[in-house]
Amino acid sequence: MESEPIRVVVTGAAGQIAYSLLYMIAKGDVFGSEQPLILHLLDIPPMMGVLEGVVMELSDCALPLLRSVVPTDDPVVAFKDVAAAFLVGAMPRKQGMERKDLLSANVKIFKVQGEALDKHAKKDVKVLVVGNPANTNALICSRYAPSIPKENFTAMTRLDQNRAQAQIAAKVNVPVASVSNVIIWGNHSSTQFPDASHGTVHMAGKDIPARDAVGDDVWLRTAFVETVQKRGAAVINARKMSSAMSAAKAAGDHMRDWFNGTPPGKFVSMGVISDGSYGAPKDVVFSFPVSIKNGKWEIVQGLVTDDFAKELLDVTGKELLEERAEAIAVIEA
Ligand SMILES: NC(=O)C1=CN([C@@H]2O[C@H](COP(=O)(O)OP(=O)(O)OC[C@H]3O[C@@H](n4cnc5c(N)ncnc54)[C@H](O)[C@@H]3O)[C@@H](O)[C@H]2O)C=CC1
Ligand SMILES: O=C(O)CCC(=O)C(=O)O
Repeated sequence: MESEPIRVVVTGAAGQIAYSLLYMIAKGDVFGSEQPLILHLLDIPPMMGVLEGVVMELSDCALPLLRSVVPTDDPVVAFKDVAAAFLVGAMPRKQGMERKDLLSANVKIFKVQGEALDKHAKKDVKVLVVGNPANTNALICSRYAPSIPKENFTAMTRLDQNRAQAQIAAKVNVPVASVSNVIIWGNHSSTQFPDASHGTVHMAGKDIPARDAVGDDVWLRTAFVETVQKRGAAVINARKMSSAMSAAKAAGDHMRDWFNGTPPGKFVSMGVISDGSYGAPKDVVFSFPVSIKNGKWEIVQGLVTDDFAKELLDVTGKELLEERAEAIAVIEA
């Protein structure tokens, strides 16, 4: 028997990330090849003409799983009965800006959308915030949606994880799928800590520690960390626009793993509400290694962190506390 369609919303649906993401979702890469979908597309009123073109293209893709498309500039319509929400719509940074410079412009969007999710979405909706500053936007969104569990609001650091695993694969000269369990700790910002010390590389038929495969601890603590921290800015400098194709792919990876789970012994990084694990501040959205089962994530416990890691975890945690205070001030002003 065929499954009932699920409703999935993508905000910022006329923008550049959505242009790649919508196709991936609609063809079944995220929710599976047996799951029919109704796509809700939210953007702001001036973008309705562009959105009409996106709707035409989705129709012209002739995708069997896509049952209907609901384009709108009304958050009430957009969030009605959705089971999954990709909150992409927000201003992207330009050359020379830090992501937190977007805070005052973007955080108000996430208050409004939190309120709309609270009233209109399914109570078990899974929310992925992509719009920057993603961690703090996710926190604010959750605060304004008190009837939905805090665990259902997550921020995207999967692009950083994918970037980190790609750097290691290139260094060791293996396919990227051979690299696992590289962690992104903290904020999706230049203070994030990409940590390969628990990572593995599949070589000669077995998983070996990434540190042994790389064989260069200095590189893992310097060039590797800095390249991943600054990769978003490097793409902006080259493209004059921020990452879009890779961001869409990462958003799909994040939501697919959240719905389908992670294999035994493997973990992924997600910005989730912090319970203070690993000395992170509580009640900020902090990126941790998580394992996922039956649609629920759990922070992987018991990983040993050395002094170098503790120092970097502290820096990124402090930045998240500052962002939280700034966001609350903007919203309450
Ligand atoms: N977490 C991550 O790893 C990444 C986050 N991003 C962030 O994703 C966001 C979107 O990036 P792009 O798609 O490249 O930007 P874009 O400018 O191409 O598209 C953004 C879209 O959002 C729409 N929008 C603005 N306010 C809205 C609102 N209140 N409701 C609904 N839609 C609204 C705009 O009209 C526009 O169509 C940016 O904040 C960017 O910094 C981008 C890449 C990676
Ligand atoms: O760096 C930016 O602000 C652009 C988008 C992004 O968050 C990223 O590429 O990681």
